[in-house]
Amino acid sequence: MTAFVPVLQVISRNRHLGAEQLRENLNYAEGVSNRRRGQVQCASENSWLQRRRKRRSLEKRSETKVAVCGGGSFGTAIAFLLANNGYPVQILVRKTWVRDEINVERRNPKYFTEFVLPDNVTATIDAEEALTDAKLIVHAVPVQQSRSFFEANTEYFPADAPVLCTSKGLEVTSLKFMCELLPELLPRTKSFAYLSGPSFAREMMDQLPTAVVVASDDVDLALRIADMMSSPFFKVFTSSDTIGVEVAGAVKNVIAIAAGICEGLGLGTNSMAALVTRGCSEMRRLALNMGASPITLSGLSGVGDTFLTCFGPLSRNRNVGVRLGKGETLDSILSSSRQVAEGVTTAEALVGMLLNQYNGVSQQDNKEINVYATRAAARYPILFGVRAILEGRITPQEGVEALLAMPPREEN
Ligand SMILES: NC(=O)C1=CN([C@@H]2O[C@H](COP(=O)(O)OP(=O)(O)OC[C@H]3O[C@@H](n4cnc5c(N)ncnc54)[C@H](O)[C@@H]3O)[C@@H](O)[C@H]2O)C=CC1
Ligand SMILES: O=C(CO)COP(=O)(O)O
Repeated sequence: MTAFVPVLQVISRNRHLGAEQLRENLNYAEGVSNRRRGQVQCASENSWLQRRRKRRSLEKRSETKVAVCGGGSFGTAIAFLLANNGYPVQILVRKTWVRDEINVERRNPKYFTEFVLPDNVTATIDAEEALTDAKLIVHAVPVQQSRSFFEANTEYFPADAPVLCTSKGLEVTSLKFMCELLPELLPRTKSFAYLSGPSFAREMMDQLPTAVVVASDDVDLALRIADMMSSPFFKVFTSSDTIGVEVAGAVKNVIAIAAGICEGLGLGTNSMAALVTRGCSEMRRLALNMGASPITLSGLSGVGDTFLTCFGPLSRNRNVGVRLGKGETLDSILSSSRQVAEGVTTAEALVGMLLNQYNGVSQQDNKEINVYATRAAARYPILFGVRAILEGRITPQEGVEALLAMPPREEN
């Protein structure tokens, strides 16, 4: 009988059986026929195979190095997640004292200092060391700093290591999304994927249930990354709609600034709901124009992340908006904040891109530019309004008045 106990324990664990049912099963196992014994033996072998498979998979994981570029809040949270899943993770940081604290004290001294990092997280300031033998490279450097980061380190990126980008936004100088920038700046890299969705780094460190989406043209890669990142509290969906995920991730940060302004001005929940809904319309309009799928926009990277950042108190973009709404200047907000709020620069880039889209503005004369600019602003009043507030051309109050003064029109 004792030989069956481990089998039954496995069965019990898997099916959440109570003690009473376990006893019944033990009695049953004692009285089984030879044929039945054969099946129990088979179950025993299966569980042994499962254990061996699990051990092999853990061994394989422990040989699959991941490099995380950027030791900020999100880089740290991703490193923590992947290391807890059994992967050795090396974070590429910029400061030697940050590297030393991570390697010796097992803490990131700048972000989430109360968390002890697993032993399989290390840090380096040497890009060659971090990247050379990595099997997956996670990019968690803010968008506007990404170009200089890649230009400095492109030679160390192994051609066969896929790059998973987590940065959300649009580059101001080129008006390009990360999915356009990465292939251009890393010409040797064969495959890219993009992670987005409602995922505050802080809540990932706290191991609170979180769901994200990984988009890639390479479906197998998205599935492989989903498998590597999945855990009991981290759910990963996949998508092939890279542009949809990228546009949504960039636009939602600007809508979050608008939502913060609404909060800072104390305009109440009716206006907040209206603003976020209309913000989602602008996101949808822009993303569909660029070839995105409507499914993406109603998914985690679309409305999912928009809800999180518009209503979640941890959002840095929302907090920039709240402080603007309360009357602080942008300079004072940015100079007192250590962390990136991508929506600030992305608002500028999105408006630039929309003006270009509205008919090659650069080729028109000034009168036509104004016509096109007015047309674009009427289609995207929240994006243009946030940009004007950030530039200091209008006050938050004037921004709200301009939205309320828009003529009645069909909801679309
Ligand atoms: N924090 C969050 O909850 C989430 C952040 N993201 C995205 O991840 C990206 C990174 O954000 P966070 O880590 O939160 O920002 P952060 O402000 O916490 O950290 C940024 C990190 O990038 C590093 N960095 C800046 N310039 C660099 C350069 N030229 N070379 C190398 N490293 C450089 C900084 O040293 C810092 O460690 C952003 O695009 C953000 O939108 C995405 C999902 C969630
Ligand atoms: O993108 C995020 C969560 O999904 C983080 O948003 P913030 O950058 O506004 O904090």
